[in-house]
Amino acid sequence: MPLEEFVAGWISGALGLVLGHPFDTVKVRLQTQTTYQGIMDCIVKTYRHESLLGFFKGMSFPIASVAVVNSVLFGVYSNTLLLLTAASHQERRTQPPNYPHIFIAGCTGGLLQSYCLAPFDLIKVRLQNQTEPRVQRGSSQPRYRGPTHCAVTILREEGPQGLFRGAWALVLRDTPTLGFYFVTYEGICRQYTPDGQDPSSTTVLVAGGFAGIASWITATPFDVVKSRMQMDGVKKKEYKGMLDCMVSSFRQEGVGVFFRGLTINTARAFPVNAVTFLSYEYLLRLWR
Ligand SMILES: CN(C)C(=N)NCCC[C@H](N)C(=O)O
Repeated sequence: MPLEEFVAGWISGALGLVLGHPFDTVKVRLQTQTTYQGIMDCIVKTYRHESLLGFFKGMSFPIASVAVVNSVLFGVYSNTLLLLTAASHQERRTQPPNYPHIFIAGCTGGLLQSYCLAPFDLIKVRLQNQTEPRVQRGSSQPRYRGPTHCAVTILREEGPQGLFRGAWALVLRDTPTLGFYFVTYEGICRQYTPDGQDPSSTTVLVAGGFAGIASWITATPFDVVKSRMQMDGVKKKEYKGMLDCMVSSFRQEGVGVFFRGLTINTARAFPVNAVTFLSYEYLLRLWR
């Protein structure tokens, strides 16, 4: 089994994350705090009060987890394509796989990555939703003091299955959307690349960016459900299950609820996935 795809996926995932983290911070603050009037207001206030560093708060934990998850995604995708088509990454330029194969390989990568992502993502969302200011002497402690404390507390209070809360919504979010992700990427690359040649850097950047946008547009409804399921049970248990969460969110907030965070998600998706694919392709060509 070729391992380069796993390593390239690991490094490219980490690079994409660093670039996307400021957008993620703004998205989380807008979703969880009421003090901001919009995206620009949040950016200006964060910069004024905390300087550029404010946008990179809490990046170390996601960097470790996203790198692992991206490595699983790209590694499984590439190896599934190898199984389906018997063509390695190098041979794929001369013998391009068909779109159903790309879609199946993307869905397989998405399915497996969502299992690895579930506990990491749950911890990230729980920490991001803590709105208490930094701990000062004498002030009350936030519920979770960091990623390890958060994991231990969830295990103690909710059992091992607590770490997989919202995992079904995550599987439904990632399985089909990662199929679309790779189909969009390959489709744009093929459109702008002469037969048998490698796509140019510009093509890879544009195709990666649009693949990110296409996948996040389709992923956002289940992303909202997933985050709500992950937060359920922190204070009290509100939903009987995923379907109940969807129905009661829709009844209380209308259809718009399933598109919360769409603007900032798509704005973030372009640079993150452009850099992820560019570094992934670059590393694989370097090791060829
Ligand atoms: C819609 N989804 C879940 C994805 N496209 N996932 C794969 C890309 C992940 C990338 N690190 C990002 O955060 O955009």
